[in-house]
Formats: sequence, structure tokens, C-alpha cells
Amino acid sequence: KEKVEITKEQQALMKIITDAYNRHQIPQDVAKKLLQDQYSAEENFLLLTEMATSQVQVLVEFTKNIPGFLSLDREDQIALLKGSAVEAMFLRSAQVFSRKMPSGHTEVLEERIRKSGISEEFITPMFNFYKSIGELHMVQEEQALLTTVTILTPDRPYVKDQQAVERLQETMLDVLRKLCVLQHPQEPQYFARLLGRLTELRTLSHYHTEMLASWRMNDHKFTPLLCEIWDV
Ligand SMILES: COc1ccc(-c2nc3ccccc3n2[C@H](C(=O)Nc2c(C)cccc2C)C2CCCCC2)c(OC)c1
Repeated sequence: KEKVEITKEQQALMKIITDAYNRHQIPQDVAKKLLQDQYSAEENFLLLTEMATSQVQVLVEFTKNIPGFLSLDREDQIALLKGSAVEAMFLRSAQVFSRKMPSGHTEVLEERIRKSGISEEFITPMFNFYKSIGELHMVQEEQALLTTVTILTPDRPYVKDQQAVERLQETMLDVLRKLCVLQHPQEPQYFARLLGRLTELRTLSHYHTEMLASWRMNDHKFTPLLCEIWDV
């Protein structure tokens, strides 16, 4: 049985990533807001665009703490951010949805999201993804590393030096693999399951433009930053 051991450097890397991930959380907690009041489709859309806009700003700050990210070609840094922003948003939403909440709160939150204004056809794939993330019971280090692995996807559009991104991603994948073995010794397939969620995440993210266009209201307004990131 191969002895899995996280090296000192990998330990340090994990701490940097996890601290940055926890530091760069969205200021106001949208789940609390949603549990307090029922909002109209218009108010929910505005809340969504505000959350997504601040999430992109948070993502930029977070990537500055990924060792090696700032050494990448500057245009490649932008391509990675643009290519991963929607996936990072759904990953963050899944983690917010899967958080331990007082009994009954998750059901209220789910109901509020179902009635938020999003069109029916996207609700099932979205909650299937949220629940499949929840079932993994990821520790915060795994959540932080999974987001980092998502950002460091070499085959995003317009990335020029894919090898440089691949090298960074492999470094993160090696730490994540070891962490999964150590955190979930009973489940040798855990790491593979975790990576399988990234495929589900990419599929879900393909819908996001339609999700927004079909939001039950007229005249969808976006911030300039979202127009850049969301191709709307
Ligand atoms: C593109 O279509 C989407 C994307 C995300 C959600 C979403 N799933 C959530 C799960 C838990 C909590 C809130 C959740 N959100 C929204 C949210 O803000 N996500 C969020 C963002 C955007 C950034 C950072 C962090 C988060 C959580 C609420 C926005 C206001 C209406 C209700 C959904 C969504 O729900 C219909 C549709």
C-alpha cells in the first residue's frame, strides 16, 4: 500500500491557497438575505448580478495568491479568469448551498432559489450539481484547491502558453490527490469523483447565458464587468 505523504512545500502551498480562499469570501452572505425575505424576479436578478460582479472581483484577488499565477503571461492570466469565472461562481454557489444550516433552512433556501426567476428547465441540472457537490462533504482545503484547479484549466479559449498553465495545474492536482487520500481513506475513488464534478460544472456553465436570458422578467441589465465576463 503506497504511503501518501504531503511534503512541507505542499503543506505551505495548501495553507496559502486555503487562507486566500477563506479571506476572499463575498462580503454580505446571500444565503442569509434569501432566508430573510422573498424577493421578486427583478430583485433576485439584481442580487444575482451584484453577487456575480463581486465574485469576479474576489476571484481576481484570489488568483494573485496562487503561487506562479502572476508569472504567467498577462493575457493568459486574463483568459484563465474569463474562462473560469462562471464555473467558479457555480462552485461557490454549490458550496454555499451545501453549507450546514439549521434544520429546515436548506429547504427554504432551495424553495427561494427555485422561485427566484430562473426558468424551470435549468433548476434540475443546477440542483443536481449542488447536491452532488454537497454529497462530497469537502473540507475547506479541498474546496480551495478545487477552485484553484478549475481556474488553472489549460484549454480555456485564447490561452497561448498552455504548458505553463498545465504545469501549475498539475502541481495543484498532486496536492489535491494526496489530500483526498488522507481525508477520505475509506474512499479510494474520492479524488476521481471530485474531478468528475468538474465535468458536471463545465456542462452546467454552458447553460448560464440562456439561464440569464430566460430569467422571468424583461430588460435584463448587466454591469460592464459582467458584460465582459458573461458574454451578454
Ligand atoms: C447564473 O445563474 C445562477 C447562478 C447562481 C445561482 C445561485 N445558486 C445559489 C445557491 C445558494 C445560494 C445562492 C445561489 N445563487 C445566486 C447567487 O447569488 N449565487 C452566488 C453568486 C452569483 C456569486 C457568489 C456567490 C453566490 C452564492 C442567488 C442570486 C439571487 C437569487 C437566488 C440565487 C442561481 O440561482 C438561481 C442562478
